[in-house]
Amino acid sequence: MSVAPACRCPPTCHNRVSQHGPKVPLEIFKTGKTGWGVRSLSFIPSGSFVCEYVGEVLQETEAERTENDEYLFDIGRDDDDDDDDDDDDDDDEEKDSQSSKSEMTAEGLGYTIDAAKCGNVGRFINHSCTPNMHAQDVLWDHDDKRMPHVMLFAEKNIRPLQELTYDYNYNIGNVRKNGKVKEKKCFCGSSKCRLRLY
Ligand SMILES: C[S@@+](CC[C@H](N)C(=O)[O-])C[C@H]1O[C@@H](n2cnc3c(N)ncnc32)[C@H](O)[C@@H]1O
Repeated sequence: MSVAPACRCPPTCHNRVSQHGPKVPLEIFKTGKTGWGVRSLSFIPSGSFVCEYVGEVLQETEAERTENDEYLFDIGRDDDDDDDDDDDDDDDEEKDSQSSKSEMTAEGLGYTIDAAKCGNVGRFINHSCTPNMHAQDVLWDHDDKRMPHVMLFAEKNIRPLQELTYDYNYNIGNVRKNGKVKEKKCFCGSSKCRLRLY
């Protein structure tokens, strides 16, 4: 996770790669089997920031009650923090934040971004089992690890007009609605397709 809420560098700092919105010209288009999708009109070099997944931030329990669950994105569940903080105070803060994070997940107090009613182009990006982008948690305007921004970055060089995708990473067999396990077929078309979205 990128964590720099206390950074005093100016807004023009070149390290602020995802805070100023998308720079790539994106187009929403009708795909064959997966509804609307997104592609870029220009070449995207590997590692570039593409766009944010924007929506309403809901508590997990609220999100479970939404009618339309097509645009939900669970946030703050990653435990792959690799920040190397050697300051003692920062270490204490880190531990507090980590324990509140695991309590939150255990008690269903996590957060979810819901892009059904309001969002941006990110809501139209489809899943692929061999994606060309990945989602990265980013903190820049606050330091609450339970509700990071979700930023999408190119995983490889992406040709113009190639569909943009990321791995939704659903826990197959564990997506439920009203207690019932839900199933959805995956139509990503990859030779490594896992066949189910969830
Ligand atoms: C965030 S929306 C993506 C945009 C969507 N295609 C649309 O038309 O609005 C997620 C939904 O798109 C569909 N979808 C995305 N990727 C898919 C895939 N690989 N296979 C089947 N359906 C997919 C599913 O219905 C999923 O719940």
